[in-house]
Amino acid sequence: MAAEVRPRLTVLSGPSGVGKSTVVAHMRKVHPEVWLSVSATTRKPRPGERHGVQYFFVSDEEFDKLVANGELLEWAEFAGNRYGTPRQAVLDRLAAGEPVLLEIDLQGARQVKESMPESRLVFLAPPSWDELVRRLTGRGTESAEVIERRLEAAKVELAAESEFDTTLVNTSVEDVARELLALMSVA
Ligand SMILES: Nc1nc2c(ncn2[C@@H]2O[C@H](COP(=O)(O)OP(=O)(O)O)[C@@H](O)[C@H]2O)c(=O)[nH]1
Ligand SMILES: Nc1ncnc2c1ncn2[C@@H]1O[C@H](COP(=O)(O)OP(=O)(O)O)[C@@H](O)[C@H]1O
Repeated sequence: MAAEVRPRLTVLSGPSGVGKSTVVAHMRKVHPEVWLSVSATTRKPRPGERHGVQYFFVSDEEFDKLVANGELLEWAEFAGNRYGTPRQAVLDRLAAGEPVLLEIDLQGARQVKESMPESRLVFLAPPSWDELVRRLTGRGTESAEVIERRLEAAKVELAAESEFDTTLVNTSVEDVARELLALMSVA
């Protein structure tokens, strides 16, 4: 039997504030055909975020239903909110032979590796801890308390870097976006 050739699922993870969204946005500006899964979350939208674009913003009850109905490929609680990847859209893209990108946290990355071992896990690392703090604080979207929680989570995530297949250091958004596209065989 011929080996099955399945398109790769790429997972991008890294601490809050490292620049995941910025890198993905740049990548999609250059290659709009790259498909990024839109997650469901119980977090409240930040100014400028829109339902169905950055996230599907749902209530706790709606999230419970998604979990109960098996509609999420993976999900996790992160800094007091829940986040999950809608399963069907991902499976549809993979079945169509299109590359798929998930931007999810460490716990989600581990679940995906478990259920889809052929997926590639990419860790986005900051140039330094101080730079991570500067970026997260400088973004200005979270309260001091929320920043503190995210920095606690960041320590755990940075300690798990070796679980990933590849590490990219986010010094230059353009360079990282190019490297990520190459890993996904898009460019
Ligand atoms: N497990 C999991 N994590 C997710 C999902 N969507 C987003 N995340 C992660 O949740 C964390 C918080 O995301 P967000 O509140 O948007 O903050 P930001 O990453 O600082 O912009 C980040 O690590 C995201 O990668 C998802 O569907 N599943
Ligand atoms: N390579 C970079 N150099 C300098 N600042 C960056 C870089 N990448 C992202 N940033 C800035 O860092 C902050 C956090 O980036 P963001 O994409 O929101 O992170 P994440 O999605 O990982 O939480 C933003 O203000 C963004 O403009």
